[in-house]
Amino acid sequence: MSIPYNRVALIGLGLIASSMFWALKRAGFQGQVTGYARSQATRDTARRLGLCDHVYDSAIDAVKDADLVVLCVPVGAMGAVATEIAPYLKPGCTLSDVGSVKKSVIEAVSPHIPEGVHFVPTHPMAGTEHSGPDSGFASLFDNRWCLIVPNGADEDATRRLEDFWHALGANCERMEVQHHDLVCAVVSHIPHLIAYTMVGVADDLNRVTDQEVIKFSAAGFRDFTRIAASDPTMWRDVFLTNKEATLEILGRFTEELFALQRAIRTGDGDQLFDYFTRTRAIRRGIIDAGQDTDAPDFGRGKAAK
Ligand SMILES: NC(=O)C1=CN([C@@H]2O[C@H](COP(=O)(O)OP(=O)(O)OC[C@H]3O[C@@H](n4cnc5c(N)ncnc54)[C@H](O)[C@@H]3O)[C@@H](O)[C@H]2O)C=CC1
Ligand SMILES: O=C(O)C(=O)Cc1ccc(O)cc1
Repeated sequence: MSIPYNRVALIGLGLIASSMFWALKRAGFQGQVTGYARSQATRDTARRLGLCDHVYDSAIDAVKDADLVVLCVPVGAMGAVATEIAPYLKPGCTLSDVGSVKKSVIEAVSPHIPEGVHFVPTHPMAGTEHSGPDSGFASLFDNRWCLIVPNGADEDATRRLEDFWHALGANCERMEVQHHDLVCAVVSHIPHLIAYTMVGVADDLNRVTDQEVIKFSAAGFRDFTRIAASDPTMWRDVFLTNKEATLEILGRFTEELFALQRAIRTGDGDQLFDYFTRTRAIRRGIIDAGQDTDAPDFGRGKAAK
């Protein structure tokens, strides 16, 4: 799979940028990858790891002559970074970002884009609870979706960016801005908030660090603690910038929670049973459609029911 750029600049050298770099290397990318991160410590670590062909001390130097510039900073920082680099972008280049929220990033970045530069926002639906330049790995995007939100961008530039993500191992799907933010509120943002809350509740009872809690917890609570270990800056920004969609889904979530709470209080076993039956069918549908590549098959083969 050929990569349609000669020079790629990654701004913000954390989990996503470092994974992109290693995936580019794995894909045999022959061009140059430049990088920039705000802190000296991150730049030093990146240099020590051999992350990027050249790490610059200024974002402006990193983006000069780049054919593709990808903003890999927390969503709340996208606007400021775009403002700084915009005058130095090469005419005809593509500017992209990997932020978890799209409407606010588009609003913050678009006004600064010079004529002739193509802004094509993206969002790889892949990550871990780890952050920083040493957390990345080449296979992070393999068989994961990368959502492309062209928002009226040039078709050729959009196709080139899709080829780029395919080379990194991802599948691409185009999405409209508002729809993206609502879908991500459902599948990613509110699940993270629930995990943060559940671990907080257990901590309020002084039980999280209690050996018994971890020792006897089934995978569910352990997964909550994994998710709740995600980067606080990144997730603060997600909720501040995807306010409308996350509040909408949170409203629906609390309504359902109150309904289940009532069913428990009144002893309405039928309601609980019916609810859990419906949700179990959803999970089975995901597995049957081959959409959960992480699901254990217990030796039955992924296609087995
Ligand atoms: N972590 C995840 O699982 C996923 C994250 N994303 C999105 O990707 C973006 C990057 O996330 P990660 O790589 O996980 O974060 P990270 O915390 O690992 O890395 C962020 C990098 O940006 C740098 N940075 C922060 N503010 C900056 C600024 N003002 N100027 C320049 N550099 C700055 C940090 O020093 C760090 O090097 C975020 O917008 C996030 O929403 C998207 C998909 C998955
Ligand atoms: O680690 C997990 O479980 C994730 O959900 C990763 C993730 C985090 C943020 C995104 O915008 C997309 C994917």
